[in-house]
Amino acid sequence: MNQVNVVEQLTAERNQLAKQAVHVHKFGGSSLATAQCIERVVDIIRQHCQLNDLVVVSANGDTTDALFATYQLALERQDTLTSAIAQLYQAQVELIKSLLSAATAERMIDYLKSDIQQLTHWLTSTPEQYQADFLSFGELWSARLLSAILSERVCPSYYLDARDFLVINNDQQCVVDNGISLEQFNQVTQLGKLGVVTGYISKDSAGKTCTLGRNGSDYSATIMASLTGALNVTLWTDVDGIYSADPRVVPTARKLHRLPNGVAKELGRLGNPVLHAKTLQPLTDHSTHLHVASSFDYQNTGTEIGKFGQIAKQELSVTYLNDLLLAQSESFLGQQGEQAQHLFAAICSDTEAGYIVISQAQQKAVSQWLASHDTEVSFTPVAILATVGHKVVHHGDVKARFKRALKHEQVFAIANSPFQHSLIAILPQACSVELLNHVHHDMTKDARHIGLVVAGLGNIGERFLQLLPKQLTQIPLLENLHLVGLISSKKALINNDGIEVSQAFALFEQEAKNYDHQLLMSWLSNHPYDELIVVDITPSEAFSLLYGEFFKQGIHVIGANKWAASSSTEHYNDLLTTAQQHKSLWLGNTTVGAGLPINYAIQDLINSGDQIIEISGIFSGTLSWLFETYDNSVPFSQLLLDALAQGITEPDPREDLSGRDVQRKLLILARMAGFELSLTDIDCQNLVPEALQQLSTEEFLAQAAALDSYFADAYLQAADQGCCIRYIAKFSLQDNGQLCASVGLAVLTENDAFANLTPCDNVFQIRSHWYQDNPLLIRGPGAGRDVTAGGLHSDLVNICRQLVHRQQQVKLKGINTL
Ligand SMILES: NC(=O)C1=CN([C@@H]2O[C@H](COP(=O)(O)OP(=O)(O)OC[C@H]3O[C@@H](n4cnc5c(N)ncnc54)[C@H](OP(=O)(O)O)[C@@H]3O)[C@@H](O)[C@H]2O)C=CC1
Ligand SMILES: N[C@@H](CC=O)C(=O)O
Repeated sequence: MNQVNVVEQLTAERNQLAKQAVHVHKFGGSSLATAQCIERVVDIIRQHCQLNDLVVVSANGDTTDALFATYQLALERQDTLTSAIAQLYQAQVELIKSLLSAATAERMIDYLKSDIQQLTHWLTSTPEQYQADFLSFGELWSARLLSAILSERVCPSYYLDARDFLVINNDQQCVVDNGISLEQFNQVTQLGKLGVVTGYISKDSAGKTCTLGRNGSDYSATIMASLTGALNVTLWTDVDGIYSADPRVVPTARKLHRLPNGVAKELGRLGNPVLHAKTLQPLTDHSTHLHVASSFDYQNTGTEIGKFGQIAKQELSVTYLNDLLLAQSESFLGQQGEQAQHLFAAICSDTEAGYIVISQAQQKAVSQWLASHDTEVSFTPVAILATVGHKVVHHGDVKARFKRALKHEQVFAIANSPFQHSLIAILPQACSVELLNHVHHDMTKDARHIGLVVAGLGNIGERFLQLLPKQLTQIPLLENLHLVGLISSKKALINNDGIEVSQAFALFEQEAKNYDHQLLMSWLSNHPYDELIVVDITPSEAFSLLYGEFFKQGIHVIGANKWAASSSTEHYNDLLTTAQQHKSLWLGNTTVGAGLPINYAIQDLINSGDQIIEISGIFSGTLSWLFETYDNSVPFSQLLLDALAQGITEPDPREDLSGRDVQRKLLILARMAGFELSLTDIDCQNLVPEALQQLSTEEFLAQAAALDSYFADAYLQAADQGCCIRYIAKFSLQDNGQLCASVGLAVLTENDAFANLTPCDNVFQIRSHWYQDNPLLIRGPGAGRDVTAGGLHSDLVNICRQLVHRQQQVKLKGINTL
């Protein structure tokens, strides 16, 4: 058995990486319809279940319908009964034979034969008496078959007929007798095995078989979770989650990754095609989370229903119900109206206006109740269209938006849901697809939630986070951006409910857990956001190697880290292709010139049809600061330590002194300018003496004085000629079409354009077809905490703008019919 899900339950519950799993899994009929479907289910179980989990099953495919049709035949046309029974038998035999070994199949067929004998007897004697028993065979066969397959191929398993323990009160809408059911369950459960339980069926206190009605197996699953205290229930079904509207008719509907319990219940009550009100009933203490996922696409993240923080509470969705009745009577005023609302579990009511909205099936019962109160009633056919979200009745802005969306419609009234989580428009006509799409668009158009993960909390990362709270409040584009992850080399804090930005560091200190790569990747591939942005502010090559995986997951990357953009040509091109294929955005404004707009200038020239011929300049803030400041009055090594303390240098300043950092920047610019080359194509002068090259960073810094004589000599030699030394980068396109690229120390005259910079400034000189004789110059601070963190924020706003723009491009597509 795969134990991937057996994850230690870590103490910091807020940290989503600490999530653990104790699960009830329910597979619906369509997920178990054919041998191929069942194979898929076995795969899911292999990957997602552990021993002592419970699997609840519906009948295979349309077996329940076939059983019901056979039952009808027994009542009406006994002549075709035998062949209908034979078909039931045959369908099961085919599944058994194609999925089990010959020996087990033989045993299963023997059990089946005995069942067929039993049901034939019932159907040919007194079928009415045995309707529920007869219908129970679907789940029984399905559970027995799956358990046998699991025992043969996956792990020890047993099947449980829910009638052996699940007791309900059939007079009270299938209310479970928890005490007796649990006691009896404890007697039949087998530890150390995977139990496969029949959904849909149960017994009453007299032991008589009862069925749990439409979508009864979903209800069985949540009952099992409540009985056993499971923390998670997954409904594996043929849809991949709950959407902000029915996606079959609203093409722009978005998947809701996380739904608060109350909102989910409201959706179930108001016509959501996947959720049913009864399913959520047993989950009263809110510690169990319910997941809806597709068994046909099980790598795809579904919807999780449970207790969540603020972000999930901001989601809005739209649902409708046609074929309802508006019942108006003076008995629906005041307290009596409240009583009626409660008694008939009305969709909505208004005790001041004197109406309730009910289903057509309730008309008779309502009329009878009113007759007993001796009041008149009028019934009018209506439909409802509701916007659903956490406590929306208290949100004036949502109400105003809903009203605006409906302003051209005939609306009888807009009522508050009795459960606070929806605003319900009562329509005198059926809700049309166009109206549904229009209202959905208006209610959800701004509601894409973007998760932000920051990797690297050092010198630059810290400043980036310090700026974040103000950015979030003052930039409207960042309205739906939520900090959800913080990562250093050893620790990680992930919180789907958002990390309070003003306390990011304190929370990281208190709650971060040891970095676990597998858990982090698994979270990243299942994150509950519409978009996720990872900001890489690490100096780590290892972290940069994750970009490909991020892009495959559709995750966007902002990198201050230069490794990926200056990696081998093959790797770099692969990254670009993967990002493009998965519509992932990759920005790295700060990799060259920190916050300077050098990247924008190059991209603009290229996009406008110009061709770049040469770029040269001073690309290192560190080396600029050092050489502009150094006059041989203080040792060079002392200045280097100063630069390190100011946060200008790389974490290991040898990256700067060796020329590697400049070499990477030149490569990045050349690629941006449309040239294909690699680091080895760029000559690089290393200014670190060999003796210092192999030391640890600490050892190097301790011995940095060994640099001093070399730089003193170089300075004095240049000064003798009235010149200065600067570290210059340059690539230029030769007449033969070759690119010539190098980085190294140069002796410049004092009036050279690269000689008189403010310490730490970068200068970029671009020659292109349009800027040939008089080159384009970009100059300014090219390193440091503020400008780099600022450049990263510029990338963040840029990505969010592109994502918003992308969303606006989603037009209402061909609309189907309801
Ligand atoms: N200084 C500047 O002006 C500029 C810097 N940059 C780039 O910014 C990046 C960060 O620089 P700086 O802030 O000075 O570096 P620091 O050394 O100060 O901080 C690095 C951070 O990255 C974390 N880290 C290291 N490896 C990993 C890993 N594998 N996974 C997750 N986190 C990791 C470190 O964690 P821990 O604390 O556990 O070690 C630390 O939090 C570098 O790539 C640099 O080139 C870009 C433009 C300008
Ligand atoms: N060390 C680098 C920092 C920015 O990339 C520099 O000095 O330019």
